[in-house]
Amino acid sequence: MDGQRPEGGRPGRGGAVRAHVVYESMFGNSRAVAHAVAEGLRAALPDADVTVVNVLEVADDLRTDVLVVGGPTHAFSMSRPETRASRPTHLTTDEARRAAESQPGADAGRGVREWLEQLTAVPAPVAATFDTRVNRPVPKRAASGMARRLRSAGCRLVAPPQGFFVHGMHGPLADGELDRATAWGGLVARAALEG
Ligand SMILES: Cc1cc2nc3c(=O)[nH]c(=O)nc-3n(C[C@H](O)[C@H](O)[C@H](O)COP(=O)(O)O)c2cc1C
Repeated sequence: MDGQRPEGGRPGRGGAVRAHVVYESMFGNSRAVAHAVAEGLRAALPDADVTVVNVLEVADDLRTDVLVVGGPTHAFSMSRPETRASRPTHLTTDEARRAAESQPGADAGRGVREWLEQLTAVPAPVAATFDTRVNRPVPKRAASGMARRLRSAGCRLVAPPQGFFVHGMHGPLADGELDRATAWGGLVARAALEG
């Protein structure tokens, strides 16, 4: 759980607002964005408990106050077992290879698609979604599918699905994207507060 104790949706300290950023990541880019978004949430909600959690570790029945879900775009959508299995073994840069090796790997289990599909109750009253993708116009994006699923699970989406850009197929993130992610986290927090 990214250095934080597992919470699995338990109440926050002293009834504090809880926010969770649930992410999937194959090469580490979405993970970095998730942490940057959490930074923005913490800045805007200083009394909140903000937890960043890999989708491989998140409770099936997570209950929280503010939920952000994010992950990579694979084949114009959220990853699937087939796309996760296609993880390249010959990465072109040491950095990308190290990032891949340091992650449990989305192909080791479920991705956000599978987690969202198994939800049986409203995980949070308010939510927002992001994806990472290459910087070119794409007809569909993973974050839109995540948003649709969360809406049908009963969440109110407080911001349009957001995309963050990577260079090439496996990153790194384009310049300025982490700052943009932190700013977006702040925007999500403020929109959640406005109710
Ligand atoms: C199998 C596969 C399919 C991909 N398909 C797309 C795509 O359709 N559109 C896109 O913009 N990027 C695509 N990408 C690039 C990913 O979006 C990129 O690897 C991801 O943003 C990196 O995030 P991560 O490090 O969190 O996995 C694909 C990558 C892989 C491995």
